Amino acid sequence: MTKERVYNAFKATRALGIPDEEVKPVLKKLLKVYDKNWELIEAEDYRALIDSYFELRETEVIKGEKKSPAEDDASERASKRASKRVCSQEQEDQASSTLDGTSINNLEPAIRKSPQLCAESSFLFPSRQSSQKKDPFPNERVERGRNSPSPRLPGLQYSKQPILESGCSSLQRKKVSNNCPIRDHIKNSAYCSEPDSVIQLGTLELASTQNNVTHYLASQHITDISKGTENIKISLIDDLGNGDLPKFMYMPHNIIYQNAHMQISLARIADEDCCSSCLGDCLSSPLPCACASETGGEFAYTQQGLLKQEFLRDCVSMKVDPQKHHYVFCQDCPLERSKNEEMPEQCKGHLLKKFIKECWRKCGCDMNCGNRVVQRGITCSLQVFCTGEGKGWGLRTLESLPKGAFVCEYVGEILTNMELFERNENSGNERHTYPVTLDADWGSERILRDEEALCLDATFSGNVARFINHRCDDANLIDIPVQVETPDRHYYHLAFFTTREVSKLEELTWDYGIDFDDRDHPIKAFQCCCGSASCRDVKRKRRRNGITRRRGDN
Ligand SMILES: C[S@@+](CC[C@H](N)C(=O)[O-])C[C@H]1O[C@@H](n2cnc3c(N)ncnc32)[C@H](O)[C@@H]1O
Repeated sequence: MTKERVYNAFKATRALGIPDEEVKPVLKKLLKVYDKNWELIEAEDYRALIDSYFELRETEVIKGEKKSPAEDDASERASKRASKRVCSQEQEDQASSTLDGTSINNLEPAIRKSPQLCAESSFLFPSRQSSQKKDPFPNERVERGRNSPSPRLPGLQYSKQPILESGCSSLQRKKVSNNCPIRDHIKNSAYCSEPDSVIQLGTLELASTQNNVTHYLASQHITDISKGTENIKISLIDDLGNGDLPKFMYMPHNIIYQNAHMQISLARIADEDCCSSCLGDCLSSPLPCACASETGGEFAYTQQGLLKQEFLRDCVSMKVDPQKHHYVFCQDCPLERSKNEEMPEQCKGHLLKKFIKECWRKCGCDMNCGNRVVQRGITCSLQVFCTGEGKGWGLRTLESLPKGAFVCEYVGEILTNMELFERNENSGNERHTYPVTLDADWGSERILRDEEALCLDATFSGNVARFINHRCDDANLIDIPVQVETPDRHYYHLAFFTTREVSKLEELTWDYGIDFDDRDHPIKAFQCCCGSASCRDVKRKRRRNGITRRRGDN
């Protein structure tokens, strides 16, 4: 099978006049980068492979690595043929960009950072989606297209900029990065932080001199955004070439930002909250231990490490079709109080959730115990990708997943509600991620002080879950609270499990629980592009369309 795939890849590149021996090392590298995922290599007629080949050739030319005249000939022939492919691809991109209202011309210069910031952070993340931005330097781009190095393809100019040698500091570099946002952005992030973790593939910039418009076709790839902190590498890929690189600090575990106070101590774990006399795997024991009491005396997990069907079904129905008794109401709601301390409104209610309790340090079982799923971390192969559907980056699975499988937890900074609202006030509308309120047990707790109510914010620091997009009602993931270190439900982990079988390469989505009609919510809801038949933003869309039509009528 692999032989046949290699043969087909050679066949595709041979058609462009590229000799097999030149493709071979590129293919090998790609296979490594894509974790042997042939589908990504074969996509769009081997686009990644062909782009990578030409990128390599260009780098060789820039470095001055000589080729024999025969090789140059072959390469030129191949370039000419490739230009035809790129032209037609360019047309396709133009067509699709009109369709979804997104233009690849609208990529904003990515570098807006001070040198100090650059040295500190691992990735450069914008807080808005590039698709909504205007090109601030439209004329400059055209100019640069004209001034770029001598054309190698008829009708097209390659605007190849010098490769940056070091971190982003000088004004000149900023200007260079304006020329090629994605490419220079990724290079800057690479040099600023983790040179080894960033691999750039197949970036190709084309300046069309005919219509005075520059188009960028780029693909970029980071082999592991977690920088080795997770069990498994988490790659990032931008096939579409229309995403600014996200900027945030990858963190595999929640961490206190500043004022949050969590009661985590061994002394708080009472005998009935652990299973100190267990050995090995609690799930193999004929009688469920004390740690199963939270879930009604039965463990939530199967021997295969999946959620039990009944448990999952109950969680989904409580989320999708909540009844009145599924809500808890605080006497003095921390959320309302943080919105208006003087005159807080009445609690609007918090959805009750079923908790899972995992075994932990005071338990006698071992780390492979079947009741330790979330704490063992991510085990499935995930990838951050550019959705191209008006949602920015998203998360997908690179393997098919069964129903009830643990995917990842939502990791972020642990903030008090007050800290979160202060953050929001200071950042205006520039927010990108959705903070998660740890309110699953608020109503049944004593009245929480402002400094006690907690939430997780993954805007600046977080894990891969910060890329999970929202889908109304029929999302393929559900968030379930999980107690690990403390029986105190004031702080818990929020873990994502699949609600159904999920196919390989399918986007992973989660229902954020947004009320799109709530105009008072401190975080303005986005315009939902989830595509679900039961999208809750429909009313708003209708209202918008109605208003537009009425305005048009006047
Ligand atoms: C937790 S982040 C998800 C990752 C994000 N797409 C990114 O590019 O970093 C949440 C943000 O993604 C965008 N988003 C998520 N789901 C969306 C949807 N269904 N429609 C439109 N935008 C969405 C919104 O901008 C939202 O504030």
